[in-house]
Amino acid sequence: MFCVVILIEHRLLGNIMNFSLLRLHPQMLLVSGFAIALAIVLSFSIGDLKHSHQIEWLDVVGEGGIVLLTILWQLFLLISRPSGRVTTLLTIGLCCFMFSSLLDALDEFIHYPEQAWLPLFESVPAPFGMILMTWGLYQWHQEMLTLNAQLRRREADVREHGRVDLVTRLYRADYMREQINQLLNKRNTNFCVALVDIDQFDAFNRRFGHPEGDRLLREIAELILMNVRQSDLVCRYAGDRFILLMPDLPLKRARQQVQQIASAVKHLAFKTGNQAVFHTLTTAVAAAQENESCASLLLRVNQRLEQDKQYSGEKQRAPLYHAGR
Ligand SMILES: Nc1nc2c(ncn2[C@@H]2O[C@H](COP(=O)(O)OP(=O)(O)OP(=O)(O)O)[C@@H](O)[C@H]2O)c(=O)[nH]1
Repeated sequence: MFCVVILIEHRLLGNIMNFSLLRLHPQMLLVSGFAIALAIVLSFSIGDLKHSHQIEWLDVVGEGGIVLLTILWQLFLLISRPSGRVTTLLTIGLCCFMFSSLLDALDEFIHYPEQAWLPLFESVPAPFGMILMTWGLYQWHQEMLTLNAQLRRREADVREHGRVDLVTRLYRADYMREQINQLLNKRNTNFCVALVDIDQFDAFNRRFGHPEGDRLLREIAELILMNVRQSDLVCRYAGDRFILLMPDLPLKRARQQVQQIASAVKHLAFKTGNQAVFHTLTTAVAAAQENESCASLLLRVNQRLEQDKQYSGEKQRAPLYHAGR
């Protein structure tokens, strides 16, 4: 029956606390055990046991309770923290405090001779331990400040990743809008915006499947990035449409750059299964104008793209399939 109770308790405590971390602190456990053993050996070797009627049981409960709680604190500390300076300072501080408290509790049972130096041990380690613990807690506070700063930085990274399209690894359209707005707010209209749309992407998707469509989007995104300047920004606008921001580039040069991208994509033999598929792009470029909003600039370039799509016939834009590698 007793064994069953111990087993249940062990299971319950095991679920609440992870005692496996104790294995990480063999030296600290040794120090703690040594402090307990030293206090017991010193007390019993110097003094004599009191008679039961001399024992103040209220003091035993109070002082014994402090010892047990100090041991519990050490246990919590060691199962919660990795080894290191903070853990060492706090454990040794607690050990000193516990050593004094244990001597204090034991003298309820043991009578010391008048000239014994043991009471000195009772009073000195406790304040020394408190100083060590205070220093340890200050170091812990510093450690928490550093950890919090790192967590905040990581959180900012995660938030930033939320703005990146998972298929192409390009920023999404809202990031582009932000960048355009920033330029327009600074009254800087010395930039061009271009839209690049893959022709007949829906047909490609239906024929080769969504995963292959994703792969094509990634390849084209990389090709676009390879054909722009360092200062240009490329984002995924929507579906099979990309958007480019080209600062400090006149309209004519921006058009040439977008033409180069279209030409690079046209010559890309995208291998899927046994076939090489060639794609074309429909593109539109617009230069920002004075007092224009981001929305109206994007509307203008979108309208130009739609006009181009209607102008070029379906046959001309259909993907070309070449059998064999
Ligand atoms: N594989 C894949 N397909 C996508 C993704 N986002 C959108 N699409 C598909 O892209 C296709 C876009 O279709 P449309 O807008 O008709 O474009 P299109 O077929 O190129 O037609 P045109 O632009 O007129 O030539 C749809 O089939 C969408 O399902 C994506 O992340 N991955």
